[in-house]
Amino acid sequence: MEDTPAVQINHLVKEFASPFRKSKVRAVDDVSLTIMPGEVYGLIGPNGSGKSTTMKALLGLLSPTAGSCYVFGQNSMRTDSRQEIGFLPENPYFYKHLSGEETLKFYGKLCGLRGKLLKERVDEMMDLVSLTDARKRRIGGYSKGMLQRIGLAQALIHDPRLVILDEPTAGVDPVGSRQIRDLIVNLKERGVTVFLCSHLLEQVQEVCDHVGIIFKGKLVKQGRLEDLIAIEDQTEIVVRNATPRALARLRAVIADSENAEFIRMGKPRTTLERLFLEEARLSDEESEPSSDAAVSVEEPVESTSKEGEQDA
Ligand SMILES: Nc1ncnc2c1ncn2[C@@H]1O[C@H](COP(=O)(O)OP(=O)(O)OP(=O)(O)O)[C@@H](O)[C@H]1O
Repeated sequence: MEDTPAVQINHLVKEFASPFRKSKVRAVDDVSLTIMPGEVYGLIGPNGSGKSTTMKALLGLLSPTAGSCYVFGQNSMRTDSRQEIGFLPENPYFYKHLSGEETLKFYGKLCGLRGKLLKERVDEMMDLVSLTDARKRRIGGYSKGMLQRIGLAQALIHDPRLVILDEPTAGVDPVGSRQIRDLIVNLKERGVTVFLCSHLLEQVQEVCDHVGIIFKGKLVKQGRLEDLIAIEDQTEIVVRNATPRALARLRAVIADSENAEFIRMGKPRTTLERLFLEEARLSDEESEPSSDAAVSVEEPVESTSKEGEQDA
């Protein structure tokens, strides 16, 4: 495994001048974190806790008040460090009059791709984000979920080693969110490092192996997800087809053991989200054989972009 961290943030502080007060707003307060290559790190925190500011400093879009950020060993204030990064902003905006395919070609060219390689990457990305059928449609008619997916494709077009995703599923319905989460898992399997921020905890729990909790600009907790959420003094047993007699015996054994305390027995529950997705999948199968039905039923929404604006 590579020794150089994909991301190294050292004592990052970022203050903004406040137009109404003499004092400054300290958006990020002494944050340090390290993400090793291949990890999926989720930064979670409430609105205004400093997640986006941390990401922008890592991208070199904001200069730190104090501290420093490194991407694969390079200071993030150096332009070269961005060659390794793909970025999906919280509200990506695109030229509405371009089709999905033209949009990806545009970004691919900005990243230096040309000719056969560019065409191959565009085809591959369209396929990866399940937008091949919609590639000729104008972005202005894309739904929110489709916009997020084309944004993800844009972030991946140059095959970056680090992908930074700011609220990747914001405003996307559960089916669309699932597709985006599957893509993140796919990136992890391919060894891409992912740094994402979100306040949707369940989603973070599903895809991240490391988590940091940021609150009022301070990183209050971080570590391996498994370690953070484990309840050290409890053991979970899940049994299929157990008879009442077997369960009664199990309880009796536990009651006999020194210090052990029986806490709960019952049916494991699915999450509301899984239930929703399962129902959506079943109705989808009943009504429409096409695998892209989820895309076609999404209502087109207005892109948040102003005509002519383009994300940096
Ligand atoms: N350019 C700016 N000028 C002044 N204050 C800013 C600026 N950018 C962010 N802030 C302030 O810094 C703090 C952290 O903002 P930030 O956008 O990083 O939070 P966040 O955790 O990403 O929030 P959200 O979940 O709502 O996106 C907030 O108080 C915000 O108002």
